[in-house]
Amino acid sequence: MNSKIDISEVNTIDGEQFEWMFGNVIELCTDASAQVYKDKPFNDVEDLCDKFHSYLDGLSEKGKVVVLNLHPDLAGRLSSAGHLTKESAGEQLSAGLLDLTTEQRDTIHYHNEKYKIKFGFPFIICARENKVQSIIEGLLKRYHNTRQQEIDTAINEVKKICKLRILDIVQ
Ligand SMILES: NC(=O)N[C@H]1NC(=O)NC1=O
Repeated sequence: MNSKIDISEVNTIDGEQFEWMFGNVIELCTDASAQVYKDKPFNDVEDLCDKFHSYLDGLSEKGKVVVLNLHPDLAGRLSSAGHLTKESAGEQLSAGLLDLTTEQRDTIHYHNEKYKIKFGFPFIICARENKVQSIIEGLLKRYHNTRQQEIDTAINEVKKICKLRILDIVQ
């Protein structure tokens, strides 16, 4: 396991190193690390998480939808092809999504496609806080939300994913 760094080290690294380290705490969203780097120094790891969360809160609705669309489908094509980011692959593995029955895979795929047609972005949930069953339940239940509720809920899940990814890097 990689050793974690502490916040004083985070405060000394340059922008390029910061981006290398935190460029994927929000999936594929390197703009977040570029913007958050400008907020240094950070008081502690909570403060660093808050800055990434504030970045998300500060996006326009369109910007939030762009961020949501950077996320891979759960148990989707990228996963089958082994093309997930290493963070996403670890998260999907921990939820049991890389070891589904054919029925579970078909269910997730079918409802995720329906969800994407309704909302225009993939269903997003913090996989590390869930298992296959709760993910399927969430997918079915959240489909009935309004688009605004779903943007808010999905961004909240991105915040949880982001925080756990930061806590993997910083002690
Ligand atoms: N679609 C989706 O929720 N993807 C994400 N969830 C998670 O925990 N990691 C991801 O990449």
